[in-house]
Amino acid sequence: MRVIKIGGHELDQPSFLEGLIAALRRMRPLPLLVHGGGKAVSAWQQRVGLTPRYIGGLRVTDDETRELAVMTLAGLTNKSLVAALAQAGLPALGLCGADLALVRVEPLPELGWVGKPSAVDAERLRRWLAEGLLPVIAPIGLGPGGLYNVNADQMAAAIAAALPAEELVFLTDVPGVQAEGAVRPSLRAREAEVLIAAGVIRDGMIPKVRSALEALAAGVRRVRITNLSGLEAGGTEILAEA
Ligand SMILES: Nc1ncnc2c1ncn2[C@@H]1O[C@H](COP(=O)(O)OP(=O)(O)O)[C@@H](O)[C@H]1O
Ligand SMILES: CC(=O)N[C@@H](CCC(=O)OP(=O)(O)O)C(=O)O
Repeated sequence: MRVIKIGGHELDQPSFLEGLIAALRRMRPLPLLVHGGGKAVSAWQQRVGLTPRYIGGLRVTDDETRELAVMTLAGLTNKSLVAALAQAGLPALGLCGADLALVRVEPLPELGWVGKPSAVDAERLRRWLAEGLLPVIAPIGLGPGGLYNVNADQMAAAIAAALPAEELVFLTDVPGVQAEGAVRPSLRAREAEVLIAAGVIRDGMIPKVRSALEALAAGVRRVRITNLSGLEAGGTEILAEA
C-alpha cells in the first residue's frame, strides 16, 4: 500500500494534474491520496479580510477560518480533484476525515480549531484499497465539537502509519529537501533537526519533514519528499536514525 500526499500549490496547475493522472493510470495497485490546499484557504481568508497566520507551519484556525477551511478543503478542492480523476476513468472516492469517522483528532487548542490525527479507521481504508478504489482524503478531521483543520502532511503520515503503507510520498513544488544549494538524496532524523534549528528547513517544509519522521517511527518503510518528476524514485528519502 502506498500513500501519496499532494500539496496545495500543485493542485492549481493543470500540467501537474495531467501528469498525476497519467502516473495514476500506470500505477497498480492504486494508492491512497491525501491532498492539501493551504494556498486556497489563505486566498479565501484574504477575500473575507482575514490575515493567514501560522505557528510552526500550522494555520491558526478561528471560527471563521474553520468554516473556510471546511468549505475549501472538504468542498471545492476535494471535489475538483475527484472530478478530474473521475473524468479520466479513475475510481476516485472523495472524503474527509469526518466521513465515517475515518480520522479522529486530538485538539491543539492553542491553534484554535486545529487537530492532530489520533485514530484512523485503517480497516475501512484497507478494504477500499483492496476493492481497487482510489480514496482521496481531505485534511479535515473529527474531534470534540465537530470538524477540525488538520495539516495535510500530518494527515497523510497518520494514514500511512495506520494502514500501514510501504511507502509515503510527499509530492510538492520542489524536487526535494534543499541544503547548501543542492537537493539532498537522503536525510537522517538528527540532521533534519539540525537543519530545522538552523533555519535551512523552514515554513511548510517543517511539518513535512517532521511528519515523515513520525511515519517512519510508526512503521512506514520508506518516505520521500519530491516533485511529480520524482514520483517513482526521486527526491529526498527521509531516513530514521540507524
Ligand atoms: N530546505 C528546504 N528545501 C526545500 N524547500 C524548502 C526548504 N525549506 C523551506 N522550503 C519550502 O517548503 C515549500 C514546500 O512546503 P509547502 O509550501 O508547505 O508545500 P505543500 O503545499 O506541498 O505542502 C517549498 O516550496 C519551499 O519554499
Ligand atoms: C492546520 C493546518 O495548517 N491545516 C492546513 C490544511 C491544508 C494543508 O495542509 O495544505 P498544504 O498541504 O497545501 O500546505 C491549512 O489550513 O493550510
